[in-house]
Amino acid sequence: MKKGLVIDREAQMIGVYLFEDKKVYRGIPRKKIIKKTKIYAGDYVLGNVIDSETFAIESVEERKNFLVRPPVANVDKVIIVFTLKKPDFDSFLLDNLLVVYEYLGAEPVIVFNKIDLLNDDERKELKRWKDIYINAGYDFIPVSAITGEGIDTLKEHIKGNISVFAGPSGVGKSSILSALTGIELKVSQISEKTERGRHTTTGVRLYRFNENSFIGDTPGFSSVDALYFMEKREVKNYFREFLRYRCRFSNCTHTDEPGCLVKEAVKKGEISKERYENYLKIIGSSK
Ligand SMILES: Nc1nc2c(ncn2[C@@H]2O[C@H](COP(=O)(O)OP(=O)(O)OP(=O)(O)O)[C@@H](O)[C@H]2O)c(=O)[nH]1
Ligand SMILES: [Zn+2]
Repeated sequence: MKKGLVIDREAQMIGVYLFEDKKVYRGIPRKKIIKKTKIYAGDYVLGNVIDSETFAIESVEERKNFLVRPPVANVDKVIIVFTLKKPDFDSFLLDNLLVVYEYLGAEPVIVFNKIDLLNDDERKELKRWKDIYINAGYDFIPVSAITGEGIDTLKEHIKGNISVFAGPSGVGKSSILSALTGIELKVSQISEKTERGRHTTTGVRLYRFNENSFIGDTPGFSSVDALYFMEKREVKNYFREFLRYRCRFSNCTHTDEPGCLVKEAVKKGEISKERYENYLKIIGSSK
């Protein structure tokens, strides 16, 4: 049997990329599979080539994760795109997205696009945010989809992976996708945009670039509320830098408890004030 990756999933269409043949086939799932599971973009499948166009899917490998939005399985990295300006940076939204995607089991990579627009002061401001997120434990890559600056660094970070985009409207997700893959997407090909005009498009396509790297054309959340996914008390587990501290109480919420080392770290400047305040805002604590 041969191994393939579902790279195209829309209505009855299943496009399977076979690693050995380096070729895309039309996947036909065996009846026993249809009963057992749905098939999503990002699914690794085993099966047999039937003719030059057709691949019979015999089994679907167990998924390491499944993102509801976009519907893609086995997502290694979520490229969360923001800009310092056009549109203005919203750190509360970024921190919500970081919490949610980490919760869903995909590694976030923070990308700041449109750095070609920044003057010296704004570059300093970008560096300040970069230090904050690197210290917190995230990858942070400044890029420009227009000049190409930083795109090779981003490629290195997502090499050999399945990645998808997330982030607010207008930050340049489609432009970065083009810069990565060389594919010029027609505006109407992007489902988020299509949805405004047409009925629901649930289709997702993964584009292959750099040998075996894949990136989804359907963006994930543009805005999100962490509390939609989890209880208040769970949020603290997805602020990476908090996990370095062992407070007096093991279930410390880092709000009012005595012996809270997280609060102390904020005072000492080890944890960023901005990140801590966004944490309080997410859990609805107004201090
Ligand atoms: N100056 C500059 N403009 C950019 C850059 N990347 C994208 N843009 C512009 O920003 C606008 C939005 O880009 P898109 O790629 O459509 O953004 P998007 O995130 O896909 O937007 P949605 O589809 O609404 O989610 C376009 O006018 C792009 O030309 C960049 O690196 N620098
Ligand atoms: Zn604490």
